[in-house]
Amino acid sequence: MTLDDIARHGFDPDAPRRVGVAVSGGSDSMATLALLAAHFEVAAVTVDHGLRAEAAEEAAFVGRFCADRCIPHTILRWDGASAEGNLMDAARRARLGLIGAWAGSTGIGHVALGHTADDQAETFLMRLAREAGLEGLSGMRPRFEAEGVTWHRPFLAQTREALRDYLRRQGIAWVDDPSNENERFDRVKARQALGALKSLGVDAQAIAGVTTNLASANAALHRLLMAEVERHVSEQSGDLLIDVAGFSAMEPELQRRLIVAALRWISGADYAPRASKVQTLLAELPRQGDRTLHGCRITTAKGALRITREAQAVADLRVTLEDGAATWDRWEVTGPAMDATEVAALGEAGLRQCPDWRETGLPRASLAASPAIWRGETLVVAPLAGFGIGWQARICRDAFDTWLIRR
Ligand SMILES: Nc1ncnc2c1ncn2[C@@H]1O[C@H](COP(=O)(O)OP(=O)(O)OP(=O)(O)O)[C@@H](O)[C@H]1O
Repeated sequence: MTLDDIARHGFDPDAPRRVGVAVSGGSDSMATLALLAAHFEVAAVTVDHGLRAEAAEEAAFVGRFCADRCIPHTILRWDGASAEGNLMDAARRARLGLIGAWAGSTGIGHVALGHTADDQAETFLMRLAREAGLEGLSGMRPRFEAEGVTWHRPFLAQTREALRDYLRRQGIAWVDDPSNENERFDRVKARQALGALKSLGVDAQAIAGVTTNLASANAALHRLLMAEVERHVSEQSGDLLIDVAGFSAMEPELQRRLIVAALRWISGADYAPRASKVQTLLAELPRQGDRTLHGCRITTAKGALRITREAQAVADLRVTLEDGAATWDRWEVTGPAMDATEVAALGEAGLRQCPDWRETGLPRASLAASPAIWRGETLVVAPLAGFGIGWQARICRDAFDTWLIRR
């Protein structure tokens, strides 16, 4: 398929005629814009991160290109350049948020990004250097959902050079980011390494193909494991119980993935716990004991592994009930409408007011992390502890679906 064919057919059959394109001014996104503009009603958007002196001029450059072709163009500004931590990562996340909000406000549901097979291959090599596991080596997906938008990478399987060739043929200029030449950056080293691999007959597209397949395989396995976890979660306590003997007989990689899936399911976190912490936990699991990780408590006792929510992790979570209903952590709480009531963890304070809690048959730690209805400091009802006729607390599965398909 030619680039033009991909722009016309390979983009997304469900995409409406109007799509957004995120354009930095670099070759990949300029080509994406030009190619899609031939077949769709496009709106371009550029984020000025204010990180480099040239950023404003680059945004203006995209603006002039769009004005010449009557393509609407918006420049969004990011003021977070003083953000702590990994600045590039913060900028990337901010960009997604800003563009997502822009798309929402202009009624655009689909936005294209200019990533190519070279981006995939460079990322793969950089992660290989950091000894990423199989999951870490997953490539970017051609399509994902985030910030209320469907994001597309229509040219993810194409090389950067092919896109540049297209631009040269069309006489379209692009901006070269000077940091792309700075050998201090791992990405630049990865790009050079890719060049060297060509003599072996390995090119960016070959590596990109592997990382894309790996991403699909990892996502499929993760979904299967999450479904397995979901099936084994106790409806009553919301805890996950795993037989230690069966768990110990599993392949180490599967054990690791199952634990990660379980921790994410119980905590609802949309990121995985640190690999080193998971390794330490796995080494300890067969022994009797109690540990916490990722907002969960993991207990080994009587031949079973119990993963429960850590009470401390939800200690400050308070949600006001609206007409007797609220979603709290991973629970849907419903009951009669009452004024000035909130859902918060039962906690130690609540347990002290429930002398009969043992009758539930649930561990103290599970009950402490379960929802209860409070009016100020007064415990009104504790559904899991068997109090309060007419009140129910049920595991709410919707809360977990969104991040399963992210990326
Ligand atoms: N400042 C920005 N404004 C809008 N979109 C951006 C911006 N920076 C990056 N993007 C989008 O994210 C994609 C990937 O970003 P990346 O940083 O890899 O690209 P780049 O090297 O800046 O530019 P290009 O990919 O266009 O050559 C871009 O192709 C583009 O679609």
